[in-house]
Amino acid sequence: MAYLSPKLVMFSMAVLPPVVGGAIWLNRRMKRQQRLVQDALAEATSQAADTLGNIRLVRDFGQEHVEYDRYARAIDVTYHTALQVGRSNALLEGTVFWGVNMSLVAVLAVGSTMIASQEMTVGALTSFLLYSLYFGIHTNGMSNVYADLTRGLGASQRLFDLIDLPSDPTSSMPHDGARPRAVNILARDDEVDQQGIEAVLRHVTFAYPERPDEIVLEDYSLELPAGKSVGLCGSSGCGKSTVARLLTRLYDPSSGQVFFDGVDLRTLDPVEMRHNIGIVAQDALLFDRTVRENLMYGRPDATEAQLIEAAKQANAYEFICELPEGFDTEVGERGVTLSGGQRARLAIARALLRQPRLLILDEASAALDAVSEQQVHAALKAALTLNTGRMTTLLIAHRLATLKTADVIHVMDHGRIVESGSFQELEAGTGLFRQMLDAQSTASTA
Ligand SMILES: Nc1ncnc2c1ncn2[C@@H]1O[C@H](COP(=O)(O)OP(=O)(O)OP(=O)(O)O)[C@@H](O)[C@H]1O
Repeated sequence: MAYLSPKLVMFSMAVLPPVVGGAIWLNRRMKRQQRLVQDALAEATSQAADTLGNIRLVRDFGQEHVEYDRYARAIDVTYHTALQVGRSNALLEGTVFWGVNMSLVAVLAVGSTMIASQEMTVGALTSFLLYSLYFGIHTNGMSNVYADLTRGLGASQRLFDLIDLPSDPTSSMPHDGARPRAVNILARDDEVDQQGIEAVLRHVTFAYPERPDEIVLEDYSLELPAGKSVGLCGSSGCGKSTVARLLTRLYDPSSGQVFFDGVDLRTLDPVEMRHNIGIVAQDALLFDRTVRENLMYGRPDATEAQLIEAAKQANAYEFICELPEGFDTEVGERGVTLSGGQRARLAIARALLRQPRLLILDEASAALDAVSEQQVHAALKAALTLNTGRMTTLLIAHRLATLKTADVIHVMDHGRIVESGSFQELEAGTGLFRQMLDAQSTASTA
């Protein structure tokens, strides 16, 4: 084109600076807007998942319409933000298209005067116009590609943000870290003389990453002697479950250390470490699978006899047999077809079947009625006695009677241990444990 007419090139390029400037500005705007679309979409999806996951609660409170409106509003936000991206895109394409056509008009106008003054031939102008046309078409095409690229970048920004988030403390662990002593649960052999893990928290200070200013545990030390049963109690929110989360390494302490059999938890292979732990959490989570699949989740190689034994120990065998298809009954989403007590007993059976070296029971019987609670406690007591030495147990409880089986009980208050001793010793004392016992007996007789 420059060879045909440098003068025409100058005229045809005159419109480029404002067009390029406009395109850059619009692209930046689109990137920002596309990110907002992704945010709005994520919000709407999470709202839907939250509502559907709690659909019973929604129906119990007759909030269907409220939830419907909330979701409609979230979708509306997504729609309007997407509309803005569409507008910016249209403006961008329009600007580039206008620029290309303006350039052609300028070439035609100047070219025709050049032909009149015999500076250029008709053939040369036709060639120039054809080149300009091709150039314009492909510039327009490139602007579309660039717009798509910008939208893609805006959308993937959320993904990059997620990738940049601090990772699970255990996920970066090498898979060949040191291992807890002796027994490898994957190669479990009932003849192996299993021993409970000695677990120790030493001078641990911890705050949740979401609330770094709120210290949950401060200079906290706790010892779970190998094969013993340790009780933990205290008012709600004092940090009991947090101790369990540190022992299972869901979080790492801000300072201080956690040891299994004298080895810092941070140097252990997390997968192997967790194979040695059984946990029954407050909310007994179950998969939408059969009873058998749920029980065998932590120990897929368990035999039928071991399955039945674990179910019996957790006082769950009878009700399982009464289910329409026994062990092969589907429990529904989150175990919806079972009562809270039945779910809790299945969770206990699942943990016992695993034959863990460290068993953590976090308010395991909170969901049970008085009779089932007693039955489960009796079963747990028998299971703990049966496994004496083979399993270290941490019993976290609100109901203090649960802790009678514990070898030692620690009473917590505001992230610290304020009292320790056996049930009888603490019961005879005048400290927090005695006060909590009195409060519970008053509440149960009221
Ligand atoms: N994921 C979290 N992010 C931020 N703070 C949390 C988180 N989980 C718990 N907390 C806070 O940490 C404190 C201790 O919680 P924790 O669950 O350990 O108490 P708890 O003694 O087990 O209570 P409860 O007996 O009611 O279960 C509470 O103040 C709680 O609000």
